[in-house]
Amino acid sequence: MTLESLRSEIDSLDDQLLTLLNQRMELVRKVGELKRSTNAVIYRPEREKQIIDRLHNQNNGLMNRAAIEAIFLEIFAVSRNLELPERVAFLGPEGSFTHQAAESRFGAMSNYVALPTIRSVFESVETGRVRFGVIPIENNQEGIVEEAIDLLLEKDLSIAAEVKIPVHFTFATQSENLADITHIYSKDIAFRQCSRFLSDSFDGLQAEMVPVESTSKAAKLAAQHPHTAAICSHIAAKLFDVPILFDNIEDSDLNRTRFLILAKDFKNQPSGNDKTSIIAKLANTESPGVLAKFLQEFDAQNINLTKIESRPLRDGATFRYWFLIECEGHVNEPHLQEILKKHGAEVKVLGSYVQVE
Ligand SMILES: O=C(O)C(=O)Cc1ccccc1
Repeated sequence: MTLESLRSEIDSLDDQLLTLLNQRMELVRKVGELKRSTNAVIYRPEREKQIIDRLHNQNNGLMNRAAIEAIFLEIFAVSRNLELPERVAFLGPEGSFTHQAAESRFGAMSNYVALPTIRSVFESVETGRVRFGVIPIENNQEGIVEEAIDLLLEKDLSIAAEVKIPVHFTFATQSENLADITHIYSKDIAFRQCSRFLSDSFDGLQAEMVPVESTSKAAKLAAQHPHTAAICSHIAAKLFDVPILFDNIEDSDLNRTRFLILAKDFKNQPSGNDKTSIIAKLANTESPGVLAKFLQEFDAQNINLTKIESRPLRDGATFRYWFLIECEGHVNEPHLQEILKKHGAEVKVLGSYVQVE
C-alpha cells in the first residue's frame, strides 16, 4: 500500500467517525431532553464507567484501557457541554495539579473557573456559581490535605467522584545559582513530598520555604520575583515562563494525589464498584469502646473500611474528634443502611461514587 492510499483510508475512517459522533450526540441530546423533564443529573460517572468497562471488555484492537478512557471521557464531556456548558471550579491558578485532575474528568470543553483557595472552591459550589468543584484531598505518600477534610465537615456538599493522578514536581527558578535563592514557594503538601531533594540541595543555604495556596500560585510568584523558586508542575513552570532547573524532585516516584469532585445534592446510582464517604460525629466518645464498637459494625456487616481519619471537632476547649470514614460499597446497599439507620444524626453520608484504582 502506498502512503497516499493509507492516508486516503484514514481520511475515510475519520469521515465515518465524525458521522458516528454526530449521531451519538443526537442520541445524547434526546437523553438530555428526557432527563430534563425528570430533573435528573446530566453527569453520571457510574454510567461512564459502565460504558468504558463494556468497550474495554469487548476490545480486541490496539487501544488499551487508558486510551479508550481518554478518548471516551472527552466524548462524554463534549456531549454534556453541547447540552448545557458545565461550569467547573478548581484550585488554581491554571497549571495546578487540581487543574490537571479537573481536565482529566471534564475534558477540554468545560467552562473552567480557577479559584485561589480550596475554601473558595467549596463556596462557589455551595452558592451555585459552578456545578462542580475539584479539590485535592490526600497524597499517597504524605497523607491528607487538612483544609479540604475540614471543609467537608463545615460545608454541606456531596462527593460526586474521585480522581487520582500521578504527581511529579519541578524545581523552577530564574536564578542560575541555588545559593542566590532566598525564598522557595510551594503548597505545604508539596514541600513534604520533596523533603529529600530540599534537604540535599539546600543544606547550609539560607532559602526560606514559603507555603502558598497552590503550586501554580508558587510558579506565578517565582515568575515575578528573581531570587525565588517554585516547586510546581512542569506545566505550571512552562505556563508562567519560569526556567526549569530540575524535574521529578519528589521523594517517591509512586507519588499520587487523590482529588474529589464536589457538587450540591448529588447522588450516583450504584456502579458495582463503589466507595462511600461518611462523616461520623459519635456521641459519648469519652466512654470506653464507642469508636471501637462503631467500627466493629462495619466488620459485622462484612463491609471493608478503606480509610479513617480523625479531625478535631473544635467544640470549645475539649479534645474531641469527628471521623471521616470511607468504606467499600454503595449507600443504597442494605448492610450499609443498617449501620446508618442505627446511628441516625451521628452519621452523614457525603456520597457514594465509583472507586478508582
Ligand atoms: O497546588 C496544587 O497544584 C494543587 O493542585 C494541590 C496539590 C499540591 C501538591 C500535590 C498535589 C496537589
